[in-house]
Amino acid sequence: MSLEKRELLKVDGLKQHFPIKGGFFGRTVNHVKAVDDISFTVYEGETVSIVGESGCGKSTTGRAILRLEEPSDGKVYFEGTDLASLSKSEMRKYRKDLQIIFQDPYASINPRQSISDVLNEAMEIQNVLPRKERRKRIIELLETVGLNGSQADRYPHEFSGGQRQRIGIARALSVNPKLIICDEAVSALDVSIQAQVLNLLEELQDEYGLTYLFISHDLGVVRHISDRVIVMYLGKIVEIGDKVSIFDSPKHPYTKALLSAIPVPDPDREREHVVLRGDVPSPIDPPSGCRFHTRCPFAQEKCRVDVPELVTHDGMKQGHEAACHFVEEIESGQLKPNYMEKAAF
Ligand SMILES: Nc1ncnc2c1ncn2[C@@H]1O[C@H](COP(=O)(O)OP(=O)(O)OP(=O)(O)O)[C@@H](O)[C@H]1O
Repeated sequence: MSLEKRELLKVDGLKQHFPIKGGFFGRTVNHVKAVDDISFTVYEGETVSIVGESGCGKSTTGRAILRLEEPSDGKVYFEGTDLASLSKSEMRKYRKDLQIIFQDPYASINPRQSISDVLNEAMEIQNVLPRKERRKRIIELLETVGLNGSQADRYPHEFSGGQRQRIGIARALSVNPKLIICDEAVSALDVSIQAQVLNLLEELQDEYGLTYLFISHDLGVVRHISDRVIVMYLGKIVEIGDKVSIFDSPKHPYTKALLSAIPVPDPDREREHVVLRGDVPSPIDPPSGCRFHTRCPFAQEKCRVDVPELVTHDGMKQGHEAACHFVEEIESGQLKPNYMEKAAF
């Protein structure tokens, strides 16, 4: 990454509340607060990952950024332009810059189209290259993602899972995007294939200056690919920072708990072990104050009442922020985890 960081994507106060209909008249009786007022910036050329347990709002964030679902509130700026203010036709221009790769590329590829048709269609929709030049580009793209150009006329079912993910990547690349949202893009693949696809994504990033927003529940994958990491819990960001800060000195008890579940790469280093207990509460009626307080072994009365802000506490590096009232007290050992009391919550 260059020293001069350029903001590519800026998410400001994003909310996605899904209405729940009920009763005889099908009125809105409540909302699923899937994403609840989150803000972050992604700089050009970097990989920012969003991690958190299932249901914390990772995919909804990705979809809201792309306006695959209209956000309930907040702004999404891409290169300074508020995407929500664009008309459908203006937004089409930006669709080219913002691409998404899904977990299951098979589900997003028409099984009756050859790979060549899939890539041609993507380019045609975005007006990329005159028709007669596209075939050559398709062959090039397949070679770029490590497939054989001679396979262009084959159908999706003729490829393995890893190869299909490469086709998904080729399709995203075919329109020359600036930002690719990778939504659990390697989660369905075997570990060795995962590594190959991650390496490919890194090579492509270097070659084309791509920026990735990488959505994953897999901390091993996130440690491999990220420059910076966003940790989400129940629709909120609880911690954000560069990869080293998040993995080597996590500050939020939730991040510590998530990391406790994965092995420490260096056995000489100790990491505080925070046990994650109980189930994630419902995003329909999330806990008051700090949303994590019902599962947090450090929770105090203040945590049940006051919503903590995402801030850089004493001793944290610039750009590393945690939304916890008691970072200093936990770090100094003044506040001990109380698993016994936790059980009585
Ligand atoms: N269209 C929808 N209507 C109602 N609720 C939704 C909708 N889409 C998502 N949700 C809910 O919003 C919450 C966040 O879902 P989301 O898929 O963003 O989570 P996630 O962190 O990506 O988890 P996963 O990895 O399991 O997909 C969940 O409680 C989910 O059930």
